[in-house]
Amino acid sequence: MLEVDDVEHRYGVRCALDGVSFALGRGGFHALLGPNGAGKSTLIGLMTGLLRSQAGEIRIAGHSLRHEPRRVRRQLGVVFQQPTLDLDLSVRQNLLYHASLHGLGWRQARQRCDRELARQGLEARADERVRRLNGGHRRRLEIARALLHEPALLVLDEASVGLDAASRQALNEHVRALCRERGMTVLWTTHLLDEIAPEDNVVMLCAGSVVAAGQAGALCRRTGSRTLQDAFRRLTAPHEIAAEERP
Ligand SMILES: Nc1ncnc2c1ncn2[C@@H]1O[C@H](COP(=O)(O)OP(=O)(O)OP(=O)(O)O)[C@@H](O)[C@H]1O
Repeated sequence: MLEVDDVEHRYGVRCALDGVSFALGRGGFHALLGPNGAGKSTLIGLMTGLLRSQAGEIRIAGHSLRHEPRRVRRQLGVVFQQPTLDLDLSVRQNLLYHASLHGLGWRQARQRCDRELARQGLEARADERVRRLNGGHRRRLEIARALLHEPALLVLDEASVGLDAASRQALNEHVRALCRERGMTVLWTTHLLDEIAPEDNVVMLCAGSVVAAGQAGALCRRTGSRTLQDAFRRLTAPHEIAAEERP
C-alpha cells in the first residue's frame, strides 16, 4: 500500500530524512514512531505534496507520487497534526466543503457526509458548530473528512496530541476498529509508545533514518527489551548521538 524508497529531504543544510526506505502491506494498523525531530512530519509532508520531493520515490497503492500525484491524492486521506477545521461552520458544512474540493456532486457529498458522520457517532451533532465539539469529537470529524473520498490509506500525524488520556485511548481504539471493520490501511504516527500494541507493525524513525521495522513484539524480543519503550531507547540512542555530529 505504501512504498518509501530511499527518500531524502533537506531544509537548507539540515538533513531531515536521510535515505529512508520501508514498505507497508495492504490493510491493518501500522505505526510510524519517532522522537521529536525524527522526521515524521517531513515524511508526511512529502506524501501529501506539502513538501516537494528532492530525492527518492514514494508510491501509494501502486501509484508514483512523482508521476501520478492526482491518483495518489485520491488514495490518501490525511489527518494533520494541527487541526484544520473551521470552528464557525457546522460539522456538516466542514464536510461538504471538503467534499466539493474532491469534486463530489451535491447528492453524493450529502450521502457520504451522513454515512461518515454515522460511522463516527457524530450524526446527532451534524448541524452544530464545530466550536461546540470537544477535542476527541473534533478529531473524529477530521477522520470523517479524511474518509469522504474513500481513500485506501489513512495517515494520522500525531492525531492524539492535546487530548486527555481517555480521549486518546478512545481515538486509538476507534481507528483500530476502522481497520478491522473496513479493511482500511492506517499509518498512525506518534512519539507516544503506549499507543502501540505488541502485534502492530512499526517503523521506527530517528534523526532522519529508519532504525528498525517490524512487529513491535518481535522488536522487543530481538533487542532483549521488556517493553517497547526500552527497545526504542536502545535502538534510537546511537542514532541520536550520530545525528548531533551531522550538519
Ligand atoms: N521548515 C523547517 N526548516 C528547517 N528545519 C526544519 C523544518 N521543519 C523541520 N525541520 C527540521 O527537520 C527535522 C525533522 O523535523 P520533523 O518536524 O519532520 O520531525 P518530527 O518527527 O515530525 O518531529 P515532531 O514530533 O516534533 O513534529 C528536525 O531536525 C527539524 O528541526
